[in-house]
Amino acid sequence: MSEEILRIDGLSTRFFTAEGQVNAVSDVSLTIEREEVFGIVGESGSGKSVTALSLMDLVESPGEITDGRIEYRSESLANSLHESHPDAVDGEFVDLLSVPEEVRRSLRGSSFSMIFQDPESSFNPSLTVGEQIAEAVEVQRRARANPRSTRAKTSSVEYSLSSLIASTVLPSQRFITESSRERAIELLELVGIPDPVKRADEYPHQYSGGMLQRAMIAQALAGEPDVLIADEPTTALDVTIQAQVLDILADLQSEIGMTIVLITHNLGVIARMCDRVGVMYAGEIVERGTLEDVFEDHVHPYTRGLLGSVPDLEHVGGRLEPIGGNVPSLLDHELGSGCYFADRCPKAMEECLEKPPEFRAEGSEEHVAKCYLADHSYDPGRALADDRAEGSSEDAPEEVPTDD
Ligand SMILES: Nc1ncnc2c1ncn2[C@@H]1O[C@H](COP(=O)(O)OP(=O)(O)OP(=O)(O)O)[C@@H](O)[C@H]1O
Ligand code: NI
Repeated sequence: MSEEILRIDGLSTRFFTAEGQVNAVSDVSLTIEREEVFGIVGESGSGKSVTALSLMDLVESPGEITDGRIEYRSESLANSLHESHPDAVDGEFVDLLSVPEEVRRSLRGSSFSMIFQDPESSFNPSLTVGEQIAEAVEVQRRARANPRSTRAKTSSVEYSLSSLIASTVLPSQRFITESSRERAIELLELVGIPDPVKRADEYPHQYSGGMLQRAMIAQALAGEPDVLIADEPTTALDVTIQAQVLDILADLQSEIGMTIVLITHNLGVIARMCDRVGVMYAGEIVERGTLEDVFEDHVHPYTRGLLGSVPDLEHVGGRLEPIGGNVPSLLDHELGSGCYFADRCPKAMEECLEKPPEFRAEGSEEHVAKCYLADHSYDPGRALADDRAEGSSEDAPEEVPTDD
């Protein structure tokens, strides 16, 4: 029986830049189930990383989450907030966007953890890897208000605001205890670092790229997070090492029941690792469903374009086929009011000048697509003329014929 751990509803994140408002993430809705691997795939610039950063509450100025709910299932958190923030609590779920920032911050590391493409950025070059992982263990141990509980999220701990604030103060080395050091060594072993006792005393520059990537995973696991968000975790690695790092993630998923949100532009990685997948384009999830839905029963021409010549799930190569045309500018004043893919779409019809809602699609119950083709089949008689994309973005869709 699967259980939802995250419900994301109508999430929008914008950057307010000198050039204008960048709609990096627009109205994203999806659910993540406990112990699944949920994949997010899309071309460069489609909003995958900003979605991940939004979930972690790591969007920085001039960026801002402008809309939506991010509901996280945690009975203890819900209990501790239902009096002070009744609007944020819905049963066992807490809307992280309606609680004080200190609460969100306290969840970082202990409930949500993130690993990045570039492990160097996660380590301080002047401290040993072991020290830094031990620090992460220590921070998370301190963050737990009740010292008797090893996993705050599974007990009904009261989250006191002062302890949350205290826990976000950076630790200094002198707080590292023998037990957190031992835990760091265990974590290094868990991610397959040979001779972890010795390697714990080495500095980041003494690690190879693949080893440092593993160490970053170990660091992310220090707080026993419920959800691990992995943003292109293997892109910078060579192919054999990539496979090893993916194996480690897959083992963690099956052995400790980790929930993983895996961001990649590699369809082979998606096919190998994920249970369900969301396809992103221009800041939106344009199609989502199980692996089979997306690989074999896709309806969105963008998904088809990404899959390129891939015949089926068994023959997924590593590479995305380039799709003709360019990712649109995400500047609000340049985005048209129709389907953002229409000017690259081989099956664009007149109705596509108006933004498609999310339609249910054939396949599993969860299969949805923001595309009229999920609702009715292609009619060449309504094909958009080929010169439609000329110029930049005239707001033309006013006289869309609505034929219902
Ligand atoms: N700090 C920022 N300021 C302005 N715009 C930003 C900022 N960060 C991201 N964006 C914009 O948000 C959009 C989505 O970017 P994002 O990094 O999420 O894409 P992505 O799908 O992760 O791409 P990639 O595969 O290249 O990592 C892009 O148009 C990007 O230019
Ligand atoms: Ni990215």
